[in-house]
Amino acid sequence: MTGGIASGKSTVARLLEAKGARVLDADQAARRAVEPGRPAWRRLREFLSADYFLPDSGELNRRKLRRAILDDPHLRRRVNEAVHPHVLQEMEAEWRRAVEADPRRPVVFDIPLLYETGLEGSFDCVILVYVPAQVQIQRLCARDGVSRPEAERTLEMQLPIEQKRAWANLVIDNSQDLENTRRQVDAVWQEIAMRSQDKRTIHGGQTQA
Ligand SMILES: CC(C)(COP(=O)(O)OP(=O)(O)OC[C@H]1O[C@@H](n2cnc3c(N)ncnc32)[C@H](O)[C@@H]1O)[C@@H](O)C(=O)NCCC(=O)NCCS
Ligand SMILES: Nc1ncnc2c1ncn2[C@@H]1O[C@H](COP(=O)(O)OP(=O)(O)OP(=O)(O)O)[C@@H](O)[C@H]1O
Repeated sequence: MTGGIASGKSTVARLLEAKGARVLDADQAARRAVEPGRPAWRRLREFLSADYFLPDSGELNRRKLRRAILDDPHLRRRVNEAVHPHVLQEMEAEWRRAVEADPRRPVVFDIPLLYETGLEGSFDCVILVYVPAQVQIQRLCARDGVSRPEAERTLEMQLPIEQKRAWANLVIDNSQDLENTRRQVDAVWQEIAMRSQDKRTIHGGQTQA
């Protein structure tokens, strides 16, 4: 599952979990990967100055880094190179634990940068949580208290959501009210359940979306 920033991935993830899916969240995996002392944190310390880390805990100053990568694509690339490999390792390990715990339970990976990192081919199907860019901006400003220009620059860090809509297998349009989204999640869940069944029939394996 992917989307754009503030398109509603976490909102849809909660609805899919309520249907029985195991959802693995790349943002949470990235948060764990940069905890003080972890390999990705050490990589960041190699090129980020001390003021990017909180003095007492050594934790990443997320707000400061988020602002910095907005305007500096070179820095964003270095941060991505330092963090993404460890996010993938974290998610792979989480996926194996999920499959061991319950091989029949569909697993959904919530990956904001799925297309930006070229990972879409690793999954049985791609679900896009879609809202028009203007709705992304409006919700991002409301949720994070960022200015409209900052929200617009944040969207520019990602591929256009209309492009992702053309590529995705399944689209959940989250631009209306939650009830409307919930109905679409019900339909997508049927599709996931069917694909899981087909996959088990053909390979007796585990489905991931
Ligand atoms: C920049 C950081 C510190 C900002 O932390 P913060 O808590 O404010 O935001 P959070 O991590 O919840 O991310 C919110 C959203 O920002 C967008 N975003 C985050 N990092 C990036 C990036 N490198 N490129 C484009 N968009 C990004 C995504 O849509 C994400 O869902 C953090 O996002 C980070 O460490 N990013 C680099 C790792 C990464 O690429 N994470 C995305 C996982 S796919
Ligand atoms: N259908 C909806 N109607 C109105 N507001 C919504 C709807 N869906 C989500 N929101 C709100 O929009 C904001 C973004 O939603 P959410 O946090 O789920 O997006 P996200 O894609 O997970 O964000 P991020 O990319 O930052 O992880 C939140 O404040 C959420 O409460």
